[in-house]
Amino acid sequence: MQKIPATVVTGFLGAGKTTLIRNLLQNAGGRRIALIVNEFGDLGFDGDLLKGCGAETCREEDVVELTNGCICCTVADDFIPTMEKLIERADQLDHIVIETSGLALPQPLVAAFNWPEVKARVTVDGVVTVIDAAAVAAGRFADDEDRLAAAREADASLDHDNPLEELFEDQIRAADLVVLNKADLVGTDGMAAAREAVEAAAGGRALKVVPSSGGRLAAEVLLGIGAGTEDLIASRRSHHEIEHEGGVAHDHDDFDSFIAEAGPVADVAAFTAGLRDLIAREDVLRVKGFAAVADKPMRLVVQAVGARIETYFDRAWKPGEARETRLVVIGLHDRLDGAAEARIAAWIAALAAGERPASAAA
Ligand SMILES: Nc1nc2c(ncn2[C@@H]2O[C@H](COP(=O)(O)OP(=O)(O)OP(=O)(O)O)[C@@H](O)[C@H]2O)c(=O)[nH]1
Repeated sequence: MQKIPATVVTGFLGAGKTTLIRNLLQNAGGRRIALIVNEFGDLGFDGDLLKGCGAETCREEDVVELTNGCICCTVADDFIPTMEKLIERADQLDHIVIETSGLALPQPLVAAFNWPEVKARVTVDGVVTVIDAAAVAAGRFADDEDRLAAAREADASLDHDNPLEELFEDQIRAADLVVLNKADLVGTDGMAAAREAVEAAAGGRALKVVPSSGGRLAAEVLLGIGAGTEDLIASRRSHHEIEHEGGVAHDHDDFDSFIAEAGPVADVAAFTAGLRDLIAREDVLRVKGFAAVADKPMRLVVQAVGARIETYFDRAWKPGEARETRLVVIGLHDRLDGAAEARIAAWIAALAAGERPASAAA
């Protein structure tokens, strides 16, 4: 019996996974695609954006959202049962696409395709890792070696455990195809630097690397790789698997998230400028969500990847829909403690109201 091909789309926070999948769904070439969306920070934001993509392949029933944690940790509870339901619809499907959260380790997820109830009916056509070429070219994922050496001088016990760098490497190690996205934001040198960083992270394994802007790649590039990655993933181990030969379950204690709520945004430009300052000052990794704007009937999408912010109106608020501002804030655990969360939440609420909070961050 023909197995259903499944493509795992992974990549760090804000690299452009949802954008790439949205583009794929809108140019699916008649393929019947079922989508599983998992995100960190359970706002259901990505799924909402994809359901609204307008193409007939973005029907509500074709999008399954897993929002009770990272898919690589909730494999048994969430992922396997979801796959079993999709397998029941095998005759109505040509492809399954899985968008992992930006903090997911692809290895455990791909290994789950070896579960008997899945392996018999589904194969991993390919793992596509989306990279923010601008962030990589700017050195966002690599420690500044000099700074690190100096820090080590000062504190020999420094545990060089850079979660961003490890996750970046793990997501590349799992890849069959790497998409160097946001090519529009980097020049030739930046793209060369990003490609070099990807090749270094790949640890010598030859990788197919393609550039893109806005995730605009033909479906034929992303689908039909035919890798059978579930049979290869054991040789693409993550840092965690190597460090914990005993198979200690990994967790995401390096990152945290919370949802900031606010009233209607009084002035979008001022709100965006204040949010940019806040993100830089508090070293927030990602902010995304929807906002209400005073006296506007449309919903405002707020997308921040580091301090790069984009806002746009995507659709009218539905009758009876609560017009609220809810943004998921994601950062490193040691930066996003309780006091920081309270500070950031207060700032976002004040910025929405058009005020500048009295107390600056500590
Ligand atoms: N300039 C530029 N912006 C992009 C590109 N691709 C995505 N973006 C923007 O980057 C932001 C994040 O894009 P998403 O597609 O939501 O990224 P994601 O990887 O799904 O994010 P998470 O699910 O939070 O990990 C959005 O503001 C996008 O519009 C690109 O190629 N160029």
